[in-house]
Amino acid sequence: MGESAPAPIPPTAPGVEGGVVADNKEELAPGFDGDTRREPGATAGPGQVALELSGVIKHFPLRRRTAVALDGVDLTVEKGEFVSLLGPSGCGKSTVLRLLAGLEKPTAGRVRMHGRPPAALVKEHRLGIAFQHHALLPWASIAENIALPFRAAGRPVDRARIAELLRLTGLEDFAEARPRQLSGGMCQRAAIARALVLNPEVLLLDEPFSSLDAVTRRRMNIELARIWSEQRITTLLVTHDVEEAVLLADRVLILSGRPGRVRHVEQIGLRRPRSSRLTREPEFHETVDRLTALLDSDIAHARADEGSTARSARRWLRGRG
Ligand SMILES: Nc1ncnc2c1ncn2[C@@H]1O[C@H](COP(=O)(O)OP(=O)(O)OP(=O)(O)O)[C@@H](O)[C@H]1O
Repeated sequence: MGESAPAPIPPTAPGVEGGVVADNKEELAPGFDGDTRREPGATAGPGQVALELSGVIKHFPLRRRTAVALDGVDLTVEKGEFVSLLGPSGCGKSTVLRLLAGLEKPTAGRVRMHGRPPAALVKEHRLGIAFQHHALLPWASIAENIALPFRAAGRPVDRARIAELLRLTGLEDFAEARPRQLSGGMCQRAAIARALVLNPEVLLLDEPFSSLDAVTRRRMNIELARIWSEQRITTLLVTHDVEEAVLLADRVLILSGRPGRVRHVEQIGLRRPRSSRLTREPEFHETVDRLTALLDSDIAHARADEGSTARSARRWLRGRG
């Protein structure tokens, strides 16, 4: 993972504006609000830590500058915990997931899953991932799509496990259907079944329901809550939907606008099992409203920062002209 010798980049690197380190340092203002305090609740309680990001900084080199996606992120997810990650667009939510999936390496800091670099779990097929697009193979049946991880891992296909997941996701009558014969919601359920088929220890979900209509999405949320309560897999869900985040999670983390840092942590004490009835209760709405207000203020800050970045760039270009 290239984590053994992390570059010594301070969490509040000078020259950060709107998540971008520009070449012209004089023009630059500090990022978001300069608040480098770590949110204590972002780390899990006394339980066993399954996922850990510690002081994680992630830069993406662009042509003339560097995009700062994450700027000192500390978070942990306990074994068997469900954590939702919210934040303004571009704050680095998917980057957190991609780091945990071993698809990106941190510029600095530590990423660990069960105390080991993510690549180790990926190699052992102990990680289940479902993204916004289901990415089912169009020519293969639903059962064959769900069986893919067995083939990728070079293991014999466990038909009983596939049957169990088809049942769990309500797709038992569609085992032989092709993806095009299924609705968007059914395809997403198949993608989640595929992510679960090897009994992963960790499930990473990146907006898996964002393409669905509101009613289907809510139904899928309830189904995911049911599946999760049967399996209790450590889960990190990236979403833009505050209701979805609250409905599913034990804890909700809010990342600040670019560059991302953990800004707020909300312990969700709503009783389980979570059902659609819960979404009509005042406690649910109070939590959703509070988190929505926090997100709205972050989005307003992020927009103000973007405006100031554009103004700085214009001034800088005028100065050069
Ligand atoms: N491969 C890349 N190269 C350059 N910049 C990148 C790359 N991946 C992400 N970024 C930048 O890093 C920042 C965080 O991106 P990321 O996709 O993690 O945000 P996000 O919170 O998931 O966004 P959204 O909610 O819109 O999906 C953005 O500014 C993005 O442009």
